[in-house]
Amino acid sequence: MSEEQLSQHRDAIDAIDEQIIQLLNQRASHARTIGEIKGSGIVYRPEREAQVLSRVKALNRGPLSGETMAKLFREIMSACLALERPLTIAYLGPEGTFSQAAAIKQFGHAAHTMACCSIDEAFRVVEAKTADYVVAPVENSTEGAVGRTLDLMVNTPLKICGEVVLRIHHHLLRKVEGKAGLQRVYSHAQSLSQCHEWLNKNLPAEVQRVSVSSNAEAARLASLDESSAAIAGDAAAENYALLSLAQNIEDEPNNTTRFLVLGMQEVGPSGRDKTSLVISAPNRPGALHTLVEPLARNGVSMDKFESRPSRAGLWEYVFFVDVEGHVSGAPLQAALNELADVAAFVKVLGSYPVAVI
Ligand SMILES: O=C(O)C(=O)C[C@]1(C(=O)O)C=C[C@@H](O)C=C1
Repeated sequence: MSEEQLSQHRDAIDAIDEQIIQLLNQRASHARTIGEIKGSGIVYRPEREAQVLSRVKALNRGPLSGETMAKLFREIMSACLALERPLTIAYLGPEGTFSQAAAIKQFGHAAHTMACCSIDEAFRVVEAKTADYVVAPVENSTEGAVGRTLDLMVNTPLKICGEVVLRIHHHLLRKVEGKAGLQRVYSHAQSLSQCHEWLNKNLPAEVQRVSVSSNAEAARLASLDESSAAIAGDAAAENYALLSLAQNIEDEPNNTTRFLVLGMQEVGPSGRDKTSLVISAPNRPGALHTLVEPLARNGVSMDKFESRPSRAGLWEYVFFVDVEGHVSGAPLQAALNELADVAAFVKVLGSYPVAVI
């Protein structure tokens, strides 16, 4: 390609960039006016955001992929929303955790993220209105449910407003090159077990595995001591300037974590929604069947069913159920009315759009 051709294309890009700037600012002005119309009400509308992102993917004809286009629009909406009112999102810190990555995936880079020292604390700051939303892990494809998040949802006044699905890549990180002199590996217990086959094959048995409160905390500890390594993701590696001795060491190649977004808000229907419920059965034979039956009879599809020991009594259980559809829809309304008669306890944790990106 000649220099002349190159500069023709660059001139074209400059002209397009001018149009993009104008169009983005037109879009932002509309968002700001929408913010004025909302007044002091809730500015974040996850159902609308899901519709915008789905539409962007459907309209896209390439060469950029639908996923890439949706990610760009996520950031555009994040910046537009910040003009209405900047949001603060609580997550299990310190900086660089997968929870923070999930918060940014859902709210974009214009939102402020607030690191909390536990999932409990992250719920508390939103309940106390010090932050607007909490993003908390709820299940991992390899390790299953995150019990603490499930337990907190039983009593919190917060509602689920959204879900974030994040591919989890773990790396072995260290301050210095090579494995010589390595005495211990820090990570969160879930990450240690997500990588345990790799660890068995690739590290001597005498290297201790130490579980700590988060992967980012593991990276912080590894950054202080050359005889330690950490298992953590890209953000933690970058934050603590660690070298990656081995990449993508998770045993399960599709290792994915699902996070929930919770806030003081009930979300309207987006057209493609999920509803999460927590139900408990009276302690007698066949009770479980009586819980599932009203859902099946009303044609409500169940995505997930997870049992957890109830805090109330020994050998009593609560069931976390995800179903398709919005709580305002007729099938779910009918099923919930029937469930109220047979269940010992039913709580709608929230209806929210199915993750688009
Ligand atoms: O439609 C709205 O309610 C807006 O505030 C605009 C907008 C957007 O940028 O498209 C921004 C934030 C909301 O969460 C949803 C959408």
